[in-house]
Amino acid sequence: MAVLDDIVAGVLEDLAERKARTPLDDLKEKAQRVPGALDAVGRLKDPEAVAVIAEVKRSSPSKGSLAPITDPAALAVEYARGGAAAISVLTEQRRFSGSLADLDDVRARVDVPVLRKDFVVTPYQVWEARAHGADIVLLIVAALEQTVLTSLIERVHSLGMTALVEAHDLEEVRRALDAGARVVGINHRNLKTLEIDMTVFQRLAPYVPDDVVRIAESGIGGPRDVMEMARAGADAVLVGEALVTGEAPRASVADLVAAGAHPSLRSVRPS
Ligand SMILES: O=P(O)(O)OC[C@@H](O)[C@@H](O)c1c[nH]c2ccccc12
Repeated sequence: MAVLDDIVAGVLEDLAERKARTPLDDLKEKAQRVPGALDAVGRLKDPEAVAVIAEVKRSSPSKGSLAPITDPAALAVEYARGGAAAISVLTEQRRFSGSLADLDDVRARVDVPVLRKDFVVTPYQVWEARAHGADIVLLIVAALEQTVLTSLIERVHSLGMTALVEAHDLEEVRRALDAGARVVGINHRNLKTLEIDMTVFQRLAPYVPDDVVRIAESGIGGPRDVMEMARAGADAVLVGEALVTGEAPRASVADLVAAGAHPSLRSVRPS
């Protein structure tokens, strides 16, 4: 079985348990009580600079354990102080060792937009994201049929959140755009094989129109990569491993932010 199918199967099992504990109506009520979602598109598309989305990630299927992260909110606060435009929180449990409790903790401590990073395949998970304070929800094209993708994007937007729609090849980029994505993430990693190909963003970015936010995801190791992605048209970068395994998350984010605002990029970024 492809890795992605395997992960989604586990996610569905965990989801069945949560659904049995918390009926959808309870979640909807909770979603009404939390503060409204923050606008993410404006923050991610800054003509002067590349936005950095910094990720709270304990482990991954490709690398295993990365960092214990005993206090996810403290890490997120460091990221925000370093200038992160948004914080990504992995909530998948089995392969990424995340949880909705991590999302709650981070949400309570930062005022930048927060992304729920998970394998969202049902409307219930979208309500869950909102009830736990997320502003952005990841939707992975490869995990969803087109009609489901379209309706999940609509649901995310109707709750005031932003869908980050992730693609890995040209067909998936086209499907994302057809389904109404305003923010497209191009993942260097193929979630079916877990292989990484750092040319994917530069090859696919030209197919994403200028009024759509383009995010380069995965494998970004430092400032040079950020500049390379900026030259290829990235509005934002999504970085996990390099930040959680480094010594100084705040300074590392600041270095990425500085690279993305480098004066030499001005001529290459469309204004
Ligand atoms: O740790 P990295 O290589 O910097 O990657 C971050 C992020 O792109 C990655 O965690 C990711 C991208 N798409 C995903 C989908 C599901 C889970 C995780 C991901």
